[in-house]
Amino acid sequence: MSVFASLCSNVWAQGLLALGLLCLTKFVWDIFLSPLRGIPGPFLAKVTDLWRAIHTYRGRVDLKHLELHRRYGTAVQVGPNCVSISDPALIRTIYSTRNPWKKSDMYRPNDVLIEGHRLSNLFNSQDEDWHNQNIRPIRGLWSMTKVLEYEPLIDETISKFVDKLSLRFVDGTNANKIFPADEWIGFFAWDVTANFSFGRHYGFIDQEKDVDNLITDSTAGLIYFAPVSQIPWIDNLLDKNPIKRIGPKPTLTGVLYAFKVVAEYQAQLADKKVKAGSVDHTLDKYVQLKEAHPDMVNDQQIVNWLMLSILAGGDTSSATMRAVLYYLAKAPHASAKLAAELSSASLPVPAPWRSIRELPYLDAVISEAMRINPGIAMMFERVVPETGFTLPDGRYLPAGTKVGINPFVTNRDYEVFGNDADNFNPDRWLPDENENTEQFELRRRRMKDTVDFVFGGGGRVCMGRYLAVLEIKKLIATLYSMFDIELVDSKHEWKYRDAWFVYQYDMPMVIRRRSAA
Ligand code: HEM
Repeated sequence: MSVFASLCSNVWAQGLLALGLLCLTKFVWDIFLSPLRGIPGPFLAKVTDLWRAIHTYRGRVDLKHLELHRRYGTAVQVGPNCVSISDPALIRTIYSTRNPWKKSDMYRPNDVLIEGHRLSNLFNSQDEDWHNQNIRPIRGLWSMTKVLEYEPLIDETISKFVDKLSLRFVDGTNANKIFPADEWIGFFAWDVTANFSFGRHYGFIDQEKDVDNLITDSTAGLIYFAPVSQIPWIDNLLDKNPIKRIGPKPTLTGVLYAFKVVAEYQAQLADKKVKAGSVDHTLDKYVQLKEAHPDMVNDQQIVNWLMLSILAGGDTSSATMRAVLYYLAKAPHASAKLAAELSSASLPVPAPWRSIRELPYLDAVISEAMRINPGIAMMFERVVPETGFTLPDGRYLPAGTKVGINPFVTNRDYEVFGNDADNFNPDRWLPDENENTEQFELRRRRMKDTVDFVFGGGGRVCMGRYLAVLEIKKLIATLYSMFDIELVDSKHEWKYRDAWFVYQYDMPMVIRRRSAA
């Protein structure tokens, strides 16, 4: 009997042979026949999504995307059916409000599994009708005018934070003690989120620690989500495995916490310990909605809405605030310029929105920090609709292709931001001496439109963006009007991990009360 015949008689060998043939066919298809074969990209990325999952797991997929676009141009194949786009002009097309392109299945692992049922949320739902129906009742509550109603709650947390920093790192025998800014900015961002969401702090600032491991658990969920989102079906074998769940249960902590807080608040209302409408936090606004429209709003929906603030509000804002502190410490001239602007504004503590909203250098510093270090630094994937899509240079992407833009890449576009796009330079947001007002406005508008994409775009744009800007500007204005904040060693580099949200670590700083000029 020939070797081939004996192989064929063995079931295992037949299986292996079939698998081999299948892989070979897929390989030939991916490399030579795929409609995406005209889009350049790393060889391995053309044949397997494992390539991008591994790069994501390593934590610097943002830099990888940037490097690839600088090498290959505006469209790069990053998976057998996935294309990364870097042309800022395409943001409005891919992330449009009308006829929005559907979110891809990368978002599916963000479902939470409770008693065998998958629970989607406003952020990750791929069903646009469901999304529209569920966001409609609350969209109006997140305009700038409405989020300003949270200012007293934000002030409360800022005061608590500033008092604690003064005690622990600034005054008396604790003066010049090392201020681990990465950790404390996280405490602030999570506590302020809790305060505007349900009118009380988690207790991070008071207890000076990660209470109930909320931040640690949430980070573990994201470190799972980021790579798994690149091969979403793997989630069915891990977190959504019906036999034994494997992994850190992404989003579960937030959902359970939201359930608990809603139940407690309902009990307080029932016991008449609080009265709906007497406080201005998000949960109360949602409860009032339910009272006004019991046919439209139920408790399950309130939990679903609230968990988004819990999960989306803390890490994104802390990533941005850490970037402000770090980059200002690396650019003392910018820090001094900001301090001078704030000093001329003679701000009380905490800095009121009405006094800071028009300060140009504060705005420049925060826009620049968001640009150089967006809080979410992965591709926001969408699916090319049935019509297919022709890129501006004529290349065609068929229906069903996953496409996306990573703001880390568009934010460093040389055409929009100039040759120093990789440098932190808040002055780029101010008029240049060689340009007239009209030229400046045009340049600024283009930069702003591009950087605004850190909050996503179209119908799925970030719901909390005005609130994020409010809390970030208020904290930074307050801190830099009171203190000088520096790295212990100005040459020290932070550690950085991009896991959908960006996490920065190892930021030892000193914080000193600024003496009156
Ligand atoms: C600097 C801070 C923030 C950044 C950079 C940010 C960024 C984003 C981005 C990029 C998206 C869209 C993602 C996608 O298309 O896949 C998004 C969605 C969302 N964000 Fe934020 N976010 C921030 C703060 C917040 C805060 C403070 C809240 C709530 C209090 C929030 C709530 C949400 C919600 C609910 C969505 C889903 C919106 C929808 O699909 O309708 N975000 N955010």
